[in-house]
Amino acid sequence: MSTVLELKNVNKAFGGVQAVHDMSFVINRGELAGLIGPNGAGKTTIFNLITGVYDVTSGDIEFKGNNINKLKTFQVISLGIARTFQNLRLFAASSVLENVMTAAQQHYKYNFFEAVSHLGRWKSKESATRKESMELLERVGLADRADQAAGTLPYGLQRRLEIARAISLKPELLLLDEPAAGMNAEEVEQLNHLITDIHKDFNLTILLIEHHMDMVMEICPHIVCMNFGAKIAEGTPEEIQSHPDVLKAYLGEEE
Ligand SMILES: Nc1ncnc2c1ncn2[C@@H]1O[C@H](COP(=O)(O)OP(=O)(O)OP(=O)(O)O)[C@@H](O)[C@H]1O
Repeated sequence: MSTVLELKNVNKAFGGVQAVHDMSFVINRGELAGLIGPNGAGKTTIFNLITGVYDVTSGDIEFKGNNINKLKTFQVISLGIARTFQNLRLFAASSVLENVMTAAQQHYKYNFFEAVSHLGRWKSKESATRKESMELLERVGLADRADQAAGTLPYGLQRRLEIARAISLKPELLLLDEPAAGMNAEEVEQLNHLITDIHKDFNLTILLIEHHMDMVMEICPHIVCMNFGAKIAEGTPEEIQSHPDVLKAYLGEEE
């Protein structure tokens, strides 16, 4: 089993707030792993550190054995890491298809003249991207909405589109930040199927942040639980569910 992502004693402080404290974990190739913890535990900060939005205060983040501490977001993406966001970041006025194509096109190289004239490589790449993007929309069940403005999709489908956009970047590692946020039980169930399907079909390694505990327990065989920036437990759903520190952390949240 080869390591895709490794955090080694990672710390991140925002002024006096220690958002991430001495965090270490390993995600192996092909895993579908969960990152859980109460509100403010530091989960999204971990994603922001991995994707170069923030620099670590100390510690190391490695992707396939290479240190990515100092990389900018676009460099992290080009290495094969894509993410979705807690707050949707779609182009609301653009069509569903255009949203996916815009992301997919980041892969392609053409010169200024070709881009302006829409000739040469631009033209052939554009039609290839359109075809690939439509296939992807079919895969995630959005093909019949291809021409609709993204902002007019029901919320659950907008989240689906965000996942399609991330996959269009052809990542090896996909980071999903609360993909089920705001969904009803039926939508969560459908999302469960989508995530397990794309995990398999696109040979992805996935790290998933989610507050829907039943979802994480059902689809993630490996779970890291954090609280106040630090890892408090790691293991299988059974181990996590019965871990005293996890129970205490979530009980505290309900008080
Ligand atoms: N840019 C920032 N500047 C200052 N503090 C920040 C910043 N980003 C996050 N924090 C703080 O770091 C801590 C961890 O926040 P983070 O958003 O990572 O938690 P989370 O586990 O993702 O929470 P939630 O589940 O509510 O989304 C919080 O105390 C938060 O206020």
